[in-house]
Amino acid sequence: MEGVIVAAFGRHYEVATPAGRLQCYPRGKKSSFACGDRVAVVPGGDGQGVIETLHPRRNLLWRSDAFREKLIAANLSHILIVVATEPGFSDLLVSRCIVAAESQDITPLIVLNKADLGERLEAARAQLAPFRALGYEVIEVSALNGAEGLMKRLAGLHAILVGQSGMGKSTLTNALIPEANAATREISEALDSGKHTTTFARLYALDGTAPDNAHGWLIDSPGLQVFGLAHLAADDLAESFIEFRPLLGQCRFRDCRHEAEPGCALLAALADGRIHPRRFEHYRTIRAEIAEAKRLNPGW
Ligand SMILES: Nc1nc2c(ncn2[C@@H]2O[C@H](COP(=O)(O)OP(=O)(O)OP(=O)(O)O)[C@@H](O)[C@H]2O)c(=O)[nH]1
Ligand SMILES: [Zn+2]
Repeated sequence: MEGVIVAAFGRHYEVATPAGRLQCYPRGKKSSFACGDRVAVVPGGDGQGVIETLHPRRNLLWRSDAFREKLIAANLSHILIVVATEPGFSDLLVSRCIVAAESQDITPLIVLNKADLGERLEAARAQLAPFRALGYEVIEVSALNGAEGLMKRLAGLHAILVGQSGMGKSTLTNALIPEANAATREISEALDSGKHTTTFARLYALDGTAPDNAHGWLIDSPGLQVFGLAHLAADDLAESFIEFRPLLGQCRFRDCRHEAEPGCALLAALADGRIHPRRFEHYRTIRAEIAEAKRLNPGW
């Protein structure tokens, strides 16, 4: 029976199938799946099942530091990067999410929430201007007033919501998916936390049908304060900055590190404004982190 993984709980998985939801275990010992994975399962009665086959993935979003890696979601078309007019957001985290997306052929969409807070709107727009200039779509919403415009934009997409804590990701999820509201409330009540917190990723069908690949779906993920990219190779990192792409291979030295080398095409582009200084800073920061992770764990 074919299905889609809608939640991953470490050892077991919830799979949406034409026959309903099944709690499934992998056949082998060491296998890991992610929300959005398409699988073949064998139902075993009692609402349980065994995952027999993982169908080929279109892509896989994951994060890593020097010692751990974590699968986040598979088979995505878009990543919705949620930022807000307030509190302040990290544009470095936006670049990180874009790198993760570009390196896996996933389209980033930046969602600027709390657009109703008018006095902060211009500053947030200015902070996003370098991304907009690169052609990344920025959608302004107010989750408090519903999110109809965004809902229309999401039709048919296979997307994941990511963002820092406080950006209004939960409010946005609840506006987009009423079903998610109930789910977070149940969890909050069970944990007696009294707070809506997303603790694991969950996939929701966007049109109220069962999740499958023919229709749109949205994955709500826990806040990503850190989005480690230790698994990326240095070349993949540079390729994931789309404004660098036409320049790569144009430096005088083939092994140019784009630090201070003469004839560096990236530094020339930085000097004459074709590369935004913030973006180059983000590139340097992420590259240093990757180098540090590889130093701590040469196995990477
Ligand atoms: N003015 C305004 N406030 C909003 C909007 N969306 C969310 N908020 C408020 O922002 C605060 C944070 O919202 P949450 O949805 O809890 O934020 P979150 O990003 O899910 O944060 P975590 O649960 O910590 O991950 C809450 O007080 C919301 O009421 C909006 O569109 N406009
Ligand atoms: Zn160079």
